[in-house]
Amino acid sequence: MGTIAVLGAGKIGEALLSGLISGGRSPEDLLFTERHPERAAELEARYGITGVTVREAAQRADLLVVAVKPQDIDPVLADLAPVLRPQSLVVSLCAGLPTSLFERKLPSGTPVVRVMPNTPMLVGEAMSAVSAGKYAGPEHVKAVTELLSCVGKVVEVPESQQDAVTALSGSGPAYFFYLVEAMIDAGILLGLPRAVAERLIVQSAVGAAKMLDEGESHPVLLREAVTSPGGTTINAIRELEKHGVRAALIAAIEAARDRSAELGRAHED
Ligand SMILES: NC(=O)C1=CN([C@@H]2O[C@H](COP(=O)(O)OP(=O)(O)OC[C@H]3O[C@@H](n4cnc5c(N)ncnc54)[C@H](OP(=O)(O)O)[C@@H]3O)[C@@H](O)[C@H]2O)C=CC1
Ligand SMILES: O=C(O)[C@@H]1CCC=N1
Repeated sequence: MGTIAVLGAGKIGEALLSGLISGGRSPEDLLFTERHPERAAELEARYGITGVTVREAAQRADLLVVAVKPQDIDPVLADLAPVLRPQSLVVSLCAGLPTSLFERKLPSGTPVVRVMPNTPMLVGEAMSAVSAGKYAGPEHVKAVTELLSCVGKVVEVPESQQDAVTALSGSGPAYFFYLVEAMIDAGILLGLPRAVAERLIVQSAVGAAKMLDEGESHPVLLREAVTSPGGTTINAIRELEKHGVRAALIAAIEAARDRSAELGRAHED
């Protein structure tokens, strides 16, 4: 894949640019568009990449990554449609937006791949799920998969599963950060200095994530191994069950899925 342009270099757009550079891609092969000049200058200084207009991005890039908020998509597609080259591949990171929206607004036959990544892209540990649009072939999915493999793991899913993926892994890091935040608060309640509580919890999260990633044991068995008979952990688990934490997580993820579907419906014709 030659030149890549990120349209909308906010949090996830910057995570992708930064991850690609850390993964060895030359800043000269990366372009971005941003609507605030001061934000563009900041990114140029930080990464040595070039801020351009949508027209220039369309002329120079082989792959265009759309990373604006779903609510901001209409003007971006209106700017892109008249200048997009036929051979360009469009990749959408936008939650909820179906590939059919891009196919309807961009020149007929434009290959579109929908991707749901997540912010651990910044540290090369993204989880991305890709789905091909109507005009995207296996070669397009392969190109996007190769690109995203530089910044983490990639799976291909049917597009009908993308709202669920968005709720699970797209938003997923936020749930873990929220849990860590709450556990640090508990440490403070128990009288630990904040720095100590942070260190204890972050390292516990890193260790638990590594054990899960090794994949040799199911999460239930890993949790049971911590839960000694008549010990401390079971008292905590009883409180989690009493407060409905499992049901709350399931309901939270279902609500995120519903919001993703709603964002898509807002762009139906
Ligand atoms: N954050 C995340 O963890 C994830 C986000 N996503 C998806 O990525 C997309 C971006 O999300 P996120 O990065 O969080 O949002 P941000 O608001 O941080 O980033 C969007 C960026 O696009 C800019 N922008 C808006 N319109 C234009 C335009 N016409 N031309 C150029 N730039 C423009 C915004 O500028 P301004 O500041 O002026 O609004 C902003 O910098 C969303 O669709 C989201 O669903 C997907 C997976 C994970
Ligand atoms: O909150 C959001 O809408 C985006 C999509 C997934 C993660 N962040």
